[in-house]
Amino acid sequence: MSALLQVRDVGISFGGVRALDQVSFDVEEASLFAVIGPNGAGKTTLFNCLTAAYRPDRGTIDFKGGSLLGVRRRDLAGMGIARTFQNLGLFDKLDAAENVLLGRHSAMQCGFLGAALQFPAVRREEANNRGKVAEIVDLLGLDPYLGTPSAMLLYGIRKLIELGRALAMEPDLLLLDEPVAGLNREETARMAEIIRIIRRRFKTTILLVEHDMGFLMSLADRVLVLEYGCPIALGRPEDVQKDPKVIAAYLGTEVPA
Ligand SMILES: Nc1ncnc2c1ncn2[C@@H]1O[C@H](COP(=O)(O)OP(=O)(O)OP(=O)(O)O)[C@@H](O)[C@H]1O
Repeated sequence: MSALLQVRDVGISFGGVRALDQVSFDVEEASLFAVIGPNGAGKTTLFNCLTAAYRPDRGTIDFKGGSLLGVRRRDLAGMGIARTFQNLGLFDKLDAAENVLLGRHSAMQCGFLGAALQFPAVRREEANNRGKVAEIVDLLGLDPYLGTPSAMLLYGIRKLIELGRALAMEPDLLLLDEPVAGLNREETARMAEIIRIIRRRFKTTILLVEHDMGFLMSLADRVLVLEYGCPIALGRPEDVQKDPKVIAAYLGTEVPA
């Protein structure tokens, strides 16, 4: 059986800078795949290629057997791909549940007219949406913050709401852009636990891009390490962590266990 996501020989340059070069990997269904690397390694560029923000100069990206190249960003959710943003994209005046509900829109079957006319199918869909939002709010521990505009919440809580909004789309592939950037130790541990719960409950395939190697050691099934846009290691976290090239890429800084 072919992988859910297949990336082959992807390359992209900006002026003279080769941001990605011959990047290839597979993401198997229900697995967690992590892409890591030091600053400037090309992680964000790869994320942008996967989310139709950039079009690679070379190579192919296939999802569920079809090409992702040329797909419009707004069509990704409908195809089963949801993402989070490094700079949070929440609606500040809305609370946690309202922001999560926005993620349901791409999953809704009934159109605007149906909603206006209150067809029974629409009422059923609304009830279904409310149930799904409640489940996600509960799973992420967001109940205490209901009713508070998200702008007034701590950064760590806002990151959880953003994760909730992506989850509400019930994606086949969840793309997480540096999920623990800016979080303290306690919040990072909580995020790791929540990602474990999401995998157990929804069997979601996850690809995450992350700078913090320690965070993903116990989470990822496979890890790709980039340096200056090139893959330097690909494999199980415990093997990749010991790879001399990877240790050198992190500039002699100790690779956290
Ligand atoms: N739009 C762009 N225009 C010009 N150069 C770019 C652009 N996007 C990325 N680059 C260059 O591509 C290289 C890879 O950058 P990228 O942001 O993907 O790295 P990164 O691994 O995400 O780094 P960080 O951990 O600092 O976020 C860098 O040299 C960067 O300057």
